[in-house]
Amino acid sequence: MSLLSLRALSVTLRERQVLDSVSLDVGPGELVGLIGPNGAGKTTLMRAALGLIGATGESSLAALSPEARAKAAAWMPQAREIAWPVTVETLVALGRLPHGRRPGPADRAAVDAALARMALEPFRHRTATRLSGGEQARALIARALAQDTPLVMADEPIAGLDPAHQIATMEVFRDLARDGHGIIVSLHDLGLAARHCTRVVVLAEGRMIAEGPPSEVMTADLLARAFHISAFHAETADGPVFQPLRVIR
Ligand SMILES: Nc1ncnc2c1ncn2[C@@H]1O[C@H](COP(=O)(O)OP(=O)(O)OP(=O)(O)O)[C@@H](O)[C@H]1O
Repeated sequence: MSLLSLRALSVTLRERQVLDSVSLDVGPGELVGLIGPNGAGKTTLMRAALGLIGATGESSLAALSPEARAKAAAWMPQAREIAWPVTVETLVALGRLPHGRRPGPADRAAVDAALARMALEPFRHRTATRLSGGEQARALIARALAQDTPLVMADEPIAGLDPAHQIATMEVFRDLARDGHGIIVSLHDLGLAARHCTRVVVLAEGRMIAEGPPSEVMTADLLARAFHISAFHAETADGPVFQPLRVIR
C-alpha cells in the first residue's frame, strides 16, 4: 500500500526547472528523510506533492479533493505561522478540523495524545503566540499529529529546536512510523537523518540523485557530490554518527 505516489513530478518557476521528474513512493512504516543543500527543491517537492503549487507529472495526493487530502496527509510548512493568540490546546485542536462534525471524545483524545507526545502539557493553556520559537514549532508539530492522518509531511520540523527536542521529535516520528504511519521530513542534520530515518531521499538541483537506507546512501562520495562537504562518520552503539568537517571547493 502506498500513502504517497509521485510519478515524474516536475515544477518550473520563473522559467527555471526547480524540480525535475521526481518519482517516489512512501508506504506505511517509513520515515523518509528528505535531504539536500539549500535550494535543492525539498520544499518544492513537498508542496507539489500536496498540490499546493502547479506541477507536471502525477501526485496521488494532489489528485484528491481538499477534504480527502486533509484526511490523508498532515502538512507542517517551513514558515511557522501562528496567526491568532489562541491557547496551545486550541491551536492543536485545529488539527481535528478535517474530521468535521462537533468535537467529541475522539477529538479530545487525539489532542491530548498530541500534546503528550510533544511534551506540551505544561503549555496547554498558554497563548501560542507567546511561546518561544522552538515551543511554537513543537505546538505546530502537535497540531499535525492531532490530525491523525496516515501520512505526515513536515518541512524542517526540527530546525530551531534544542538538541533534546530534536532527538525527541525524531523519536516521535520514528514511533509514528512504527505504528504504521508514513512520515516525510526535510532536514539538514545529517546525523539525525542517518540515525532515525528508514530511508533518505537526496535532492540536488531539483533532481533526486540517490535514495535508500541511510547506511547505503550517505557515503563520502555522495556527501561530496550533493553537499560539497567531507564528514566524520563512525558506527557506534547508538547508531551512525555524522559530523560535517570541511567544505570541498
Ligand atoms: N516562487 C518562486 N519563484 C521562483 N523560484 C522559486 C520560488 N520558490 C522557490 N524557488 C526556487 O526553487 C528552488 C528550490 O527551492 P526550495 O525552497 O524547494 O528549496 P529547499 O531545498 O527547500 O531549500 P532550503 O533547504 O533552503 O529550505 C530554489 O532555487 C528557489 O530559489
